[in-house]
Amino acid sequence: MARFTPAELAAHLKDGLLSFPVTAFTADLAFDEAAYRAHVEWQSSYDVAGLFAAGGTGEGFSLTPAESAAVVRAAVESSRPEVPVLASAGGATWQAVANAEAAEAAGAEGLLVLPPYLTECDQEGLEAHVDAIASATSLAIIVYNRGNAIYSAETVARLADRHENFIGFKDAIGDIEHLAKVYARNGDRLFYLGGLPTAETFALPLLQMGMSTYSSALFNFVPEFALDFYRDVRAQDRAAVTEKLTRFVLPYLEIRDRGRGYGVSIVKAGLRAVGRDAGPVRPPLHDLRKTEFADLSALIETAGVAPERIAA
Ligand SMILES: O=C([O-])C(=O)C[C@H](O)[C@@H](O)C(=O)[O-]
Repeated sequence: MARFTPAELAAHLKDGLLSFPVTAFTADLAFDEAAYRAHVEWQSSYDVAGLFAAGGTGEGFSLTPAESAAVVRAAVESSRPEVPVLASAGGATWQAVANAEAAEAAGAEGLLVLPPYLTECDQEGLEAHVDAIASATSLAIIVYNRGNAIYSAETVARLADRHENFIGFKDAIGDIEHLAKVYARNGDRLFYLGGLPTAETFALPLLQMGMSTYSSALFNFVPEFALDFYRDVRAQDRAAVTEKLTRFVLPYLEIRDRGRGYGVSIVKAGLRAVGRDAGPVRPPLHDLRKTEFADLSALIETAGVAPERIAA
């Protein structure tokens, strides 16, 4: 039974920083539950508003349904009670419904609806997909506008009318015209969450588009820096945001962009660099090469962003 009603969860999430914990793996790529629990415990010891288990940065796309359920349960049990855990619902509609049921049973507070795999889909199909998931759970749901799942302003409005538990719109596309339409049509009925790769890069301009928060992958390994960054964004302190972009985020992007899929690999490399190893990534991703890891470690050092405490 969720502790937050959907409206309470939206109010809680919309004004704080959000993050997606990586999923720890052993050297032979099995789920490393002990390391994952320690990571979530550490992450939730900070002032973060919510943690999304088995999401994109959590390599949800490479987990079996049983592993995804185990990851969500471990996150719920390891997170500080004040920090709600949301799960992901992905793949085929029936798979996503099964994820939703497992997440509810595991004690998650909400769900992020990931794009369906592989196929193209139009508005009618997307609407039916979200209808099925929202009707199958009492958990709050957030749709993820990304890949093949691009929700029009009208689709979002119809879903919001029908489902009280539909609370949020997360975007990883960055189409300003589209975002303007979604926000103008749906306003405060939903909250809006930035989810572009390394979301800090876009956070200040997107605040003006109604996106009061974003999911920070950086929070995984530089939590104090990520929280300071969010505070500067919300204060609309352009000079402070620019300074942090210049000192760390933009040089970090230069390393991230050396490989496809490095949005996740570089976060695990960052954890290794700060002394909190969460193991390798699973295929189809691969880990950073030695020189890339060395460059990232040097950047963390020179930018002065390593976490001050590495235990929960
Ligand atoms: O599941 C996901 O797509 C994410 O993990 C989003 C990331 O947190 C993204 O916003 C980022 O890289 O900052």
